[in-house]
Amino acid sequence: MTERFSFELKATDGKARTGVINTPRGEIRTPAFMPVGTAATVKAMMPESVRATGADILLGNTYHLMLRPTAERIDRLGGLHKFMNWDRPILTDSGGFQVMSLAGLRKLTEKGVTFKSHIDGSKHELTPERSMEIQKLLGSDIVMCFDECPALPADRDRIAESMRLSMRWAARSKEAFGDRPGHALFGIQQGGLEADFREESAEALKEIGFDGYAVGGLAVGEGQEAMFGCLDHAPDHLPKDKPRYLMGVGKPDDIVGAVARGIDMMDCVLPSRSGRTGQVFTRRGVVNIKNARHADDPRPLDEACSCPACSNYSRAYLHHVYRSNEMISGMLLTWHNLHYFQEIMQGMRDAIGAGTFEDWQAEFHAQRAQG
Ligand SMILES: CNc1nc2cc3c(cc2[nH]1)N=C(N)NC3
Repeated sequence: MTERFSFELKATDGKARTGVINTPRGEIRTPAFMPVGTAATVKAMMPESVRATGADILLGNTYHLMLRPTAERIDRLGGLHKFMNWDRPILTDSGGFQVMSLAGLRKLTEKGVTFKSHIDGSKHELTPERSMEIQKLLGSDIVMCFDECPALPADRDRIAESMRLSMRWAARSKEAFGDRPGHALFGIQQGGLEADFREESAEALKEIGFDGYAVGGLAVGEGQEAMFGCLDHAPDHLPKDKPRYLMGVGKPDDIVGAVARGIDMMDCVLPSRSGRTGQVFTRRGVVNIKNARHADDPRPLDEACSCPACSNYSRAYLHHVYRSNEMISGMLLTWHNLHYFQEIMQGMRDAIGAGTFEDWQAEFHAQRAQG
């Protein structure tokens, strides 16, 4: 059991990397996909099922948990790991993005942001110091800096101003985080799609010094081409010996393209949210189970998949329980999607390790083209 947080690069293939992040609560194989457990649960999944899909780490949210049930209550009950019965690593987002995307009546100052809860309208404040305090009370293993996420579209001046505020908040986050062996603090690179601002942000974060570096401000509607264009240069300015985490990504082909550009960690609600809306990801593309053409289909979703949904149920059954709005529908489709996303990650880890990532990518895209 390691007391420290460390990142070991095992192999690279082009810009792609594979390695292991060692933490006191277990290792994280990279490239890694983190299922999202926003309100202390990966929706429709038991924690042991999340682990069975191959996940080494999951994500929690400061914003949601501070509002309900509050970080103080979770701390009194033994911390987030005990509370949600997940004893492996947890990364918590810092709240900045969720305040921008969910809260009402936001007021932004140099100090931080005040806002009204989207749940009950109560007033709250988040600052770098309060976000660090909340993430410490939760007991998360990887803490994210408190950053400002600009509403888009935004002009260059607004993007620069927001990025520079986030860099000042990153320094305050580091100061407030203190020295916590076995826990990690990740900085978040900002700068929109502007190459010069991305480089300025990376330099500022390296000056402060973090255990890992996130690429923030993407997957906010810019589209895959613009995101990849930014990823063609943004990670290059980040330290090679630290994990790089792309926040909020994404669809399977987004994930593959991000790993090919040097990203080590990602998170996205897509596989779990889609599992609840009948959207199923397979190696041949997306299947919408609600479509009537599945009503009599005895085949599994994906013949090559070993998940419980594909091993034990027909498309006809999954179509039926989805149409009947039965709980087992969300459970089985979420399990399948998370299993498939982890299968993609394992495939990439193996291919990068073997130096065959180019061929693996070609096969990945060819299978989807067949449909
Ligand atoms: C779904 N897209 C997405 N882009 C993000 C970008 C950020 C984030 C979360 C995101 N999710 N959290 C932050 N603290 N900062 C940047």
